[in-house]
Amino acid sequence: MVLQQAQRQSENEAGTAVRHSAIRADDVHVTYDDGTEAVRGVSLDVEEGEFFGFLGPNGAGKTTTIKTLVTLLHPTQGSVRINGYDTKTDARAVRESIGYMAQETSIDFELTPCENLRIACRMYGVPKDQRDERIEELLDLVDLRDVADKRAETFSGGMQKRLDTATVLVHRPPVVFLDEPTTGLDPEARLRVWNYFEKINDQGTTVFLTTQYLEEANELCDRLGLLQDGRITHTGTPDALKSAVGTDTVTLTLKNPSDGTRRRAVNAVRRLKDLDTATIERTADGLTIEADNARSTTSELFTELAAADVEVTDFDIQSPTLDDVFLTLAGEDDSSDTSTKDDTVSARAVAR
Ligand SMILES: Nc1ncnc2c1ncn2[C@@H]1O[C@H](COP(=O)(O)OP(=O)(O)OP(=O)(O)O)[C@@H](O)[C@H]1O
Repeated sequence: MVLQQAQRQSENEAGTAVRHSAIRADDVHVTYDDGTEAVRGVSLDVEEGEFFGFLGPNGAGKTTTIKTLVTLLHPTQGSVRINGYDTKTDARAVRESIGYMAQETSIDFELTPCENLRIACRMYGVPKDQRDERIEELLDLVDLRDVADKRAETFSGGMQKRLDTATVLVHRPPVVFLDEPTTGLDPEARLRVWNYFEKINDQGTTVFLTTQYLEEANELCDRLGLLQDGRITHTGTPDALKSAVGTDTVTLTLKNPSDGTRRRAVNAVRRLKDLDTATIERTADGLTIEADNARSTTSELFTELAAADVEVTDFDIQSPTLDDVFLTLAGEDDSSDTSTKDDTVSARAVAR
């Protein structure tokens, strides 16, 4: 992904690489008619080619934000630019340059994948002479060629999601917004859908994904934004967020955990530059070592311990997970009542 991103960077006159924002939000607020302040000052800068994940508990404002980014809502305050176009003054250009997969499916279950894609081509204005080729290409991409002429109502949830995503790509948009695209899918179906999202990102598409599945965010996303109560509380790579909430803990069981062996082991750990400030505790069986990125120093650690004649009989490494990030940074908040959600309810912020 990084390589492709680099290839997509253009150069300015001085020959310096210039990164372009695919999605840029500045201090966006959205207040619904009933006074609900769903989004309270969101700023975002997602680069071309990035796979960006937007995480947050129920009711945090993810869907409201995504609808604002795709021009279905207008900010009460603040501004959004997508692919350089302002969502308020250039809404049409924005829509032509994006794909948006809402939580609710947009496919017609009575029609086949081919028919659904043909309708999408018409809707998105794909030139007639390019439609057949585009449909063939997408059927291959989402692995639905074998069932291209079967009605979608007979499909599994995963197949329907894949078809749904294909329909938002017919016009080859450079940016795709996916709102909780894998909710309700079984693990196998989810994996296949992930594979497909990775493919479109590898082909250069910027992906903005909201999800409640932390594993999904961890697997797919280059960078994450954590949303809580309508505000982004943290952004960063999955690894950076994980190391922000805790350190790695290495537990060593030593063959002969005498005072002398443990002393030699402590000295061996201290000799490693990355672990020289680690917190080391002597335990009955050996040692525990706590340090940022201790996981990545394991092989050097074992070499150093062997050189010090310390024999390790067992070891375990625990690292923070995105669950820890979520619980620590975003906190648990199931109190928001999302039952009032209604896409047809107009917002004070909605212009149309
Ligand atoms: N049309 C609406 N009118 C009034 N309030 C709304 C409307 N839609 C959403 N809300 C409220 O705005 C807040 C943010 O909702 P939103 O759907 O954006 O959150 P979310 O993070 O996408 O939640 P979920 O994960 O449950 O989809 C919630 O308090 C919700 O109840």
